[in-house]
Amino acid sequence: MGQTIAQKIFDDHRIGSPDRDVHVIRLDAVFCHEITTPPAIVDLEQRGKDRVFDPARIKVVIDHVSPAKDSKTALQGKILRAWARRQGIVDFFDIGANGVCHALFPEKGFVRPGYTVIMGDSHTCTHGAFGAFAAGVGTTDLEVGILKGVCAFRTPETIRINIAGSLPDGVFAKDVILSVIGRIGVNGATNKVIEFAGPVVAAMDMESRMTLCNMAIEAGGTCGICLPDRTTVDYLWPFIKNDFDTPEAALADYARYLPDADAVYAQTIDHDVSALTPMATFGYRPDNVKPVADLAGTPVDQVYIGSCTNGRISDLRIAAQVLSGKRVSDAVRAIVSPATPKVYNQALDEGLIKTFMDAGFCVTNPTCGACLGMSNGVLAEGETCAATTNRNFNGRMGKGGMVHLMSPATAAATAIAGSIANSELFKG
Ligand SMILES: CC(C)[C@H](C(=O)O)[C@@H](O)C(=O)O
Ligand code: SF4
Repeated sequence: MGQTIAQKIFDDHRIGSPDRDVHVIRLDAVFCHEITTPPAIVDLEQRGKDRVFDPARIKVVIDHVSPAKDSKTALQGKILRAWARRQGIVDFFDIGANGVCHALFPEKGFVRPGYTVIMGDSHTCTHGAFGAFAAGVGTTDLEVGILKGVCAFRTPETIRINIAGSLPDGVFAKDVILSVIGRIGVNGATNKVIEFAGPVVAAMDMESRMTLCNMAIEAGGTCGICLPDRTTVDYLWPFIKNDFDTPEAALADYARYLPDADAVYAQTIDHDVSALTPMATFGYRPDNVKPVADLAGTPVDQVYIGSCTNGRISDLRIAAQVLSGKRVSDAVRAIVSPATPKVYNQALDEGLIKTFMDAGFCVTNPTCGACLGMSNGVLAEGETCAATTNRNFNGRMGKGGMVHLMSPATAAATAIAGSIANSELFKG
């Protein structure tokens, strides 16, 4: 029987199956940040198990609230920092070198096709863009992962979503994933892997694929996975060039993870995007999605561009293109957080930061901060934010606040208009 990509990765990593439906797999990497890892560290310490399975396979960042905003977040950083030093973890990213985990780790080449990765973070699914199985886990699984380098998962039933047609001008990966979630719902992929395939995904760059996979969890998915191809290999080449003679050789090797033509899927969905227009959410669920045109004129108090969904260089480029020579409306305040130091530097070099500042944006250091309503842009009760993030739950960016999710182009256009707006740049 043919296999999906997730089944092939599981076969490659399985070290045991306590029952037919549970698979214990070997982990290629365990990622850690300062919100969810400290409780695991403290618990392991208390149980006399202050060890790690392999310091080279553990990657650590302080990103959620950085620099620390109060004593509690400072303590979280302190525990993580001390642990990374004590365990000899070399890939530890602190102030000055830190960025949003799901943007920083791919940049460092930490994820490869066929890898298995866990992290105590729901958007770990982002890394599936590289043809990896990457899943968010709770504290207990994280502890086992840190200690033994293994994790147990149920059989990865897979939904195949073929993104068909071609993307119209001014419509981006964010609009695609919002339209998918709007179609299948917040439980549409619960406990399943989503395989994103089809010509539109094949034509996407890695950053767009990360945006796509990032929001798999908002449809309940364990992981989103794109098929490794030449685009994947080219992105990773600086990191894998010692492992392969040529990019073609890497491609041939990674091809062993490609799904079989007769792979068995729980569901197959053909999602044609040829007529798609920019999308945004309303209300408090990521599947409350409408065309931006239908929400046009909805007032917002704040615009936020950043996060693991859309804080990468391509996102900043498109937002700056929309903002070029324009000013943010007096009705809103606007904030941009480049997702990593590399993105920040590139944005500086390319003059994007100047464009943002000339338009009236506040530019913050790389951090999650505003995205989860912890720092650098928390909403007041009753306020709304147009954001390029991935979650619009009630109070997500601040108690009593509301979030409209959208692409960077739409967020920039909204900043200029002071209310939800489509970008003029792509009209006609
Ligand atoms: C802090 C962390 C546990 C959380 C997550 O798992 O997603 C955060 O990253 C978020 O986006 O809300
Ligand atoms: S940017 Fe937002 S969604 Fe992404 S990891 Fe940080 S808090 Fe979570």
